[in-house]
Amino acid sequence: MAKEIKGVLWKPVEFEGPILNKDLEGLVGFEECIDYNLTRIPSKKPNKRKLEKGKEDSVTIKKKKNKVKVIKVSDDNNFMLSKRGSTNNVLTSTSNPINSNLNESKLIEWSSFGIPQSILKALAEQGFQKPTKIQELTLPSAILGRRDILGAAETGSGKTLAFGIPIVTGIIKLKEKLKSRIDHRKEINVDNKIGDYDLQNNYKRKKFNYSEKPLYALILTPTRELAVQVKNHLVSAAKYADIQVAVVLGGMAAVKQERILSKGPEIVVATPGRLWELIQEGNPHLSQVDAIRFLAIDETDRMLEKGHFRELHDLLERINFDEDKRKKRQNFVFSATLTLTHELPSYLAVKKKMNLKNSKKILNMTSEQKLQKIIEILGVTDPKIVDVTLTKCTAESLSECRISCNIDEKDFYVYYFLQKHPGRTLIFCNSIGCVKRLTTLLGLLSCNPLALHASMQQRQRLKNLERFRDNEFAILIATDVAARGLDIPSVQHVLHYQTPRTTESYVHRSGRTARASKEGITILLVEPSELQNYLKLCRTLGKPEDLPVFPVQTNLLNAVKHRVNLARQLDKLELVVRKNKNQSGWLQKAAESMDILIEDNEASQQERKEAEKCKKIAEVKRKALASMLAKPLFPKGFTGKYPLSDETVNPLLKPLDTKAETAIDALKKSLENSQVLRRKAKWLFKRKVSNVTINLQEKLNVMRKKQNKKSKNNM
Ligand SMILES: Nc1ncnc2c1ncn2[C@@H]1O[C@H](COP(=O)(O)OP(=O)(O)OP(=O)(O)O)[C@@H](O)[C@H]1O
Repeated sequence: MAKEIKGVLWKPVEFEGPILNKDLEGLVGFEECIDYNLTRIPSKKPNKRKLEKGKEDSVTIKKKKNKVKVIKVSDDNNFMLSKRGSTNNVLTSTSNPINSNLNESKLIEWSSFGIPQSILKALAEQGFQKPTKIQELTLPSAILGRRDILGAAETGSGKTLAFGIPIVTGIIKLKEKLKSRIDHRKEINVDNKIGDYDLQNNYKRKKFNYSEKPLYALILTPTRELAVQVKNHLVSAAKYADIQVAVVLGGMAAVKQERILSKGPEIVVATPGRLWELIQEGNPHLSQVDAIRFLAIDETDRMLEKGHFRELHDLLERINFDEDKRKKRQNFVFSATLTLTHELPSYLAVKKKMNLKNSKKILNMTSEQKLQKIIEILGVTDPKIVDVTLTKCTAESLSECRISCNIDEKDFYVYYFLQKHPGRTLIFCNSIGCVKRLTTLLGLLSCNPLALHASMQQRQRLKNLERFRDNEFAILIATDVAARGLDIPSVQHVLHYQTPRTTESYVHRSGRTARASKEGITILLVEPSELQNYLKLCRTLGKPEDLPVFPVQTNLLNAVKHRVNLARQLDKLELVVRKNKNQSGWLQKAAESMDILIEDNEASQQERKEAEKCKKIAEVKRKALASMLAKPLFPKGFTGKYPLSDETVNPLLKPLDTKAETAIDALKKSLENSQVLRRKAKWLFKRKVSNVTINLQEKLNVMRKKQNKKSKNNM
């Protein structure tokens, strides 16, 4: 039975789809808007230009008058959700239907989430035919139930849109509400004979006063690069929704950021430091930060780590101050390691063992306790918790392995890997110094590596990231600044030059590959002093066995060592030359500025002579390295068979190969081989055992026969 509410005709919808199985608190059912009183639409003449752009917008509907049933649930996904005992509490997405050429059957899997047509169109354009698991499990509660969400899912599983879509949807709804309120006021004012001219002028004035444009949503990320990326994802999702998204981050010119914010973007994506700075400076648009309706904190566990992002705590204090406003806000908390817990650090474990009296106080934090702590810090109310992380924590499609070597051999293995398995590769180091050293070394070896670390200029950081994205064989050497969230398509390999200090770091670094169900490989380079850390990592990730060893053709390593050693020598020599040059340059400048002459003393003469000598040797070494690099490192035509380490074949005498074997294939093949070997060893062992048993049996038989004979003779 259809019923009329304020001139709109609603009919209950019989629904058998999966939506009714979802956990939607307070959901009673759906109603379809089958008709509405078109006299309520303002009698403004249709804007011709608007009509041409979107022929199915509200103005066209008005033209069609009552002939059409305006909104159909099945066609446009515009739902009305009624909550028990309340007709005011109606949440309805009445966004203007867009006449898109969507193939609806393709988007059927999104249809039960209440996503406006404008977003669906953008999703279709990006080829996102169905939601990922985390999206499927969070979107209904977030959009239809307006619940706070705490979401944990593997890296590269689409968490950004899991909070991005509900935020954009929510803003569309809020803007529509605001618009209809303004329209309503206009109507009243027309009735009260207030001139249309005055009203429009008032409205226009409001429009141009940016401080009065609402700031609806704030999204916080731990790194600048991630902020830019999240902004881009949201811009794509809101392409047809007339919603502005801006990014605020450190390293950007303050004037530029002021200009961006002066346009009154509805969504601001930011890193906490710069955002807090601008808020304190009294930026007018950001002064509304207490009243935001949506807050998303990406990589939450990192953001709330002790000693990090002090500004985030200040910000939370401010936006949680007003209880009413806090309650109106919807919160999104996401990370791949949100529920990851650790064993006690060894010093605490010892303390626990020793100090029996107070030992009860030292306890491991469970996933639930970790989440509870986050809930308390953020001021989240009644959240829906969705944890779809696997027990192994890393992505399903990720192959994990290791190379054990000495500290000074790491360079050899890295260079070997890059030459043997070319492809987009991300190398992680634990410090900026290490990134710089490795970048210089691989640069001398003509690998053209790119660097990314916190002490680089922001423009250069983004430029290097762009270059890395653009070249399928690019190599990026980075600190953990690139570990979280970065979504670079088709990163084939992740190398951990040093074992990461935390398990979270390992999970996120490795998560830069094997994204969106693609295959990828991550390789840990472990030297003896890192063994402890490595074993702890395996335990935290619940790995019962050691990681498999990545296969390396040891017979090819000699040629690699020659090159790397030469490059290392050259690097050292160049460092001496550079140092001397910088020092004398600095002295010269200082002397010139003071208008004095410097006389060379013996020590500085000695240093200069040393530097000149180094320069000459470096020249010779550079030429030697260049001629070495001009020749192929590996023999082409290599069979892919992994010779045993004692097989000493001169690699340069082997036939030439044209196709490089992928690292994943190499690992798979090596694992297969080792499985075959293990099976063979088992079989041999069994045979040996059974042979021994047969021999024993035979001996026993012979003995018995002898005994029988003896006893017969005795008789
Ligand atoms: N429904 C979908 N269908 C196909 N691809 C999708 C879908 N949703 C998101 N993606 C794509 O998947 C990739 C990974 O998404 P995203 O960066 O949001 O992952 P994430 O879970 O946040 O990863 P991380 O934990 O590393 O931050 C992106 O390229 C994104 O465009």
